[in-house]
Amino acid sequence: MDLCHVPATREKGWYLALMAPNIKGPNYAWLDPSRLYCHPQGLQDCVADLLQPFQGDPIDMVAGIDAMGFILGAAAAAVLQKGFLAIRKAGHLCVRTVSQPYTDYSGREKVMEVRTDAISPGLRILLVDQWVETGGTMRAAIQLVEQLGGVVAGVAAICIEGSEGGRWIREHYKCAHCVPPSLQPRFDRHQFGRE
Ligand SMILES: O=P(O)(O)OC[C@H]1O[C@H](OP(=O)(O)OP(=O)(O)O)[C@H](O)[C@@H]1O
Ligand SMILES: Nc1ncnc2[nH]cnc12
Repeated sequence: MDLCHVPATREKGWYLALMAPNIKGPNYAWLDPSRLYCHPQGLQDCVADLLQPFQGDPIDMVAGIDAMGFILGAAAAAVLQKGFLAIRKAGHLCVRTVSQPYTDYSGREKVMEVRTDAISPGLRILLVDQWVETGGTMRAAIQLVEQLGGVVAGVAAICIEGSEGGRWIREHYKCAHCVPPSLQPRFDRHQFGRE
């Protein structure tokens, strides 16, 4: 889809067609949604869809997950007029941190960390990432927030796959995503394309 094209009717998830499949092999995610960030209306509608279920909910802060979750998370924070907390892959934060090991879709062991001085007990946090595949990354972020006494007010990602980890997150937290129900099975099978 052209980056200037805006469909006449903008149904939930119309902008998913802006994503591009992986051409670089198994060390990469199977789909790259970053192109939809380049589309002004696509980005705006995506963020609106991610925030829609949380309208009226008490949210004190938005936290985004390194790296592509920073973009959606910061955009959501700006809409909500809240602050934004970066949850980072280990090795970047030069301040006191707590860390959490995890394994993601690649099967590689990684470590996530967050500064210790931003989350006060009871602070209600909306966690935002680009994608939930195995759920390993999002679960690590949830553990970090809860370890610091924060409350996960919700989890938002373009797609929350129907993996065991994705289902666990949906069962335990209020969630938002951008995939219409009719397309979810295809995303769960990693079949790209709207037809
Ligand atoms: O549910 P999981 O299996 O844990 O996978 C989800 C994570 O993988 C992707 O990030 P990735 O580390 O590929 O990198 P990026 O955000 O830096 O592009 C995605 O943005 C999530 O953070
Ligand atoms: N951005 C992404 N797209 C598709 N699958 C993913 N798995 C993890 N990140 C992903």
